Amino acid sequence: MANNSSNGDHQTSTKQPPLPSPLRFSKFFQSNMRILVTGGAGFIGSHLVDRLMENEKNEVIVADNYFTGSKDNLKKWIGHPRFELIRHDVTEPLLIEVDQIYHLACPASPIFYKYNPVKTIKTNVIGTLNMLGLAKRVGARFGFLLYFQRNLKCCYKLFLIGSNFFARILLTSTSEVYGDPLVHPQPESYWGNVNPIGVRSCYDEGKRVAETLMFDYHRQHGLEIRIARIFNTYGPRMNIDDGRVVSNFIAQALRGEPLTVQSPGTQTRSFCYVSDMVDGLIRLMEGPNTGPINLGNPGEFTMVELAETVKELINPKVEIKMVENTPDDPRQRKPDITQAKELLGWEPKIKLRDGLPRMEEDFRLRLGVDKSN
Ligand SMILES: O=C(O)[C@H]1O[C@H](OP(=O)(O)OP(=O)(O)OC[C@H]2O[C@@H](n3ccc(=O)[nH]c3=O)[C@H](O)[C@@H]2O)[C@H](O)[C@@H](O)[C@@H]1O
Repeated sequence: MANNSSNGDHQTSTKQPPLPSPLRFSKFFQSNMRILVTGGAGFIGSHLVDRLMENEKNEVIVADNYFTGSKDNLKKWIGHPRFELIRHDVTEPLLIEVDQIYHLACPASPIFYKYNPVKTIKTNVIGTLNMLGLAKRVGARFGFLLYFQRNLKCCYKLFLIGSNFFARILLTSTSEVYGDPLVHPQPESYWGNVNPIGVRSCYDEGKRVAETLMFDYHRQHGLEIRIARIFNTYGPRMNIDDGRVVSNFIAQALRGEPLTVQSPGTQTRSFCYVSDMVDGLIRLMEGPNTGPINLGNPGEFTMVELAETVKELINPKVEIKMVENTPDDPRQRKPDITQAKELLGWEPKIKLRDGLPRMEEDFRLRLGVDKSN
């Protein structure tokens, strides 16, 4: 919990024991940070949990419905005294006490989010509303408790302090809010080119509403919000059958199957390694900026170039096969990360050619394909 120490106007009375100062409250919460990660059993979520657990002052609670996430991703933390795992679907309210919320829960692979589009949009809209409600309730409850502990005069003052103790909430939004972008690269100021009735709308329009809800709670209730717009991320622990392009190509190359480039193959994406992404998310959460801020690697590749790189690095014997594409596939995508550089001091460190072999190693282990094959 940050930025609270300057909000109080606390004074002590000689007739009663000194009240805790806002600074001490702030220190208390900083040294016992309880962090909720929704979708924490998923690909990015579980890497985020690993990083948060490295800090001994963090207690981490994961809420996940395991639709695309897996307990396997968190197995090293199960049973740890600072870690808790809850099977929970964010479309239902969650009543727990937390200081920060990283709200990641939502299937991100097109084949998974299109599988049950009504559920996807509910996850984005109702799920985000529930998490915003949770972030807001934490502050209200804190003020209420203080009311019963102190006399009226002091309570009134503390109530004002307490009401600032909302949980800070970070939404992982997406580059998909730019739709099929007509501006290239995409800065945060671009409003996008989104089909509101297409097969991808459950996800991209869902995330757009989620961003709106975040800002409405911020403006109307003063909630501390953070919004990251995540561009295509890859790395170990992606589901092997995830359906996204990097995991598909690596699994295909290891199995000796053709790499399926969806036509025309000239469409572009910019791929960010997962450790860079997690670093950006934590910097955004800990810093003073609400965002939205693009997080992604500006290195841009056509899908044919990606296939050729995977072929060269992993299995030069496989062929590259052109297959049919799906509707509304964005033709180009590349983040403008000027804001992330200036406001967060963040930029990705890992190039595609260095990240792919790390992911290959993980896929080899899980697929049982050793290096000699
Ligand atoms: O990976 C991500 O982070 C992003 O993945 C998806 O966005 P998309 O860019 O469509 O992801 P992919 O399914 O990996 O597709 C990327 C491109 O690869 C192509 N593709 C996909 C799969 C395949 O086997 N072959 C292939 O050429 C697709 O046609 C598309 O042009 C999600 O919608 C985003 O929210 C998410 O942030």
